[in-house]
Amino acid sequence: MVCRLFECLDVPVYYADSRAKWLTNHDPGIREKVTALLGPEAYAEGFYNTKYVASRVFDNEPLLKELNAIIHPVVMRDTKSWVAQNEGIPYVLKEAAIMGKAGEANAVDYVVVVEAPVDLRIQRILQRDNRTEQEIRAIIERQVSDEHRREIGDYFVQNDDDSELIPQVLHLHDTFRNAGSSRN
Ligand SMILES: CC(C)(COP(=O)(O)OP(=O)(O)OC[C@H]1O[C@@H](n2cnc3c(N)ncnc32)[C@H](O)[C@@H]1O)[C@@H](O)C(=O)NCCC(=O)NCCS
Ligand SMILES: Nc1ncnc2c1ncn2[C@@H]1O[C@H](COP(=O)(O)OP(=O)(O)OP(=O)(O)O)[C@@H](O)[C@H]1O
Repeated sequence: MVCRLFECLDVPVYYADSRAKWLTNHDPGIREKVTALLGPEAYAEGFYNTKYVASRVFDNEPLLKELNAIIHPVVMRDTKSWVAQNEGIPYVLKEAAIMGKAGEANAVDYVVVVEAPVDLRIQRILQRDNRTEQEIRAIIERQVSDEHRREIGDYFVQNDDDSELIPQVLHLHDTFRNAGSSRN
């Protein structure tokens, strides 16, 4: 949601989740390794079978780690070439579910953490996705904690029901535009 607001300001956004899915379908190296890890059902009818893969990995930490180790290096390379394609633009954004501190193996200058209370997040996902509360909680469990996000974030956006999003986005837009021009 926050990234869509930045897009309204003409800021290019790399959506890691959806791009990772595209690469998982189209990169032959990933396809081979994911099939070896999860079996041919991972590509039922020729396409990445996210329902099946989610049912295997979201409650199995070691397996999710192995899947990440196949997909993430390719996403990192792909992000790098996308950034190069956007050269000359003051700044770009990468939207990702999993992220480390800026500069730690991720090539970002700053990390923006979007925060919302966990119960509200669950309500929103129940409305958006065809998932049970138990499945949603399993996904959250496999991600880093809110405390960890607080530690790695350079900027924070409150996306609860009380805070207005647009002013927060405009403020960050100003900050990043200025940071970009001082670097160039
Ligand atoms: C497991 C998969 C098949 C599930 O697909 P599905 O369409 O059902 O769910 P979706 O992608 O929308 O993810 C659901 C939620 O889990 C989060 N999530 C996705 N991948 C991961 C992960 N590796 N670790 C923790 N959370 C994740 C998403 O941000 C989202 O909040 C898919 O997410 C996947 O292939 N993930 C592994 C690759 C990955 O890490 N992608 C994230 C960006 S690099
Ligand atoms: N401020 C808001 N007010 C109302 N609904 C919101 C708000 N922010 C997000 N939502 C809704 O909550 C759902 C989740 O939001 P969003 O897709 O931005 O989160 P996300 O963290 O990227 O989710 P995921 O990683 O699971 O894809 C969406 O359906 C979105 O429309």
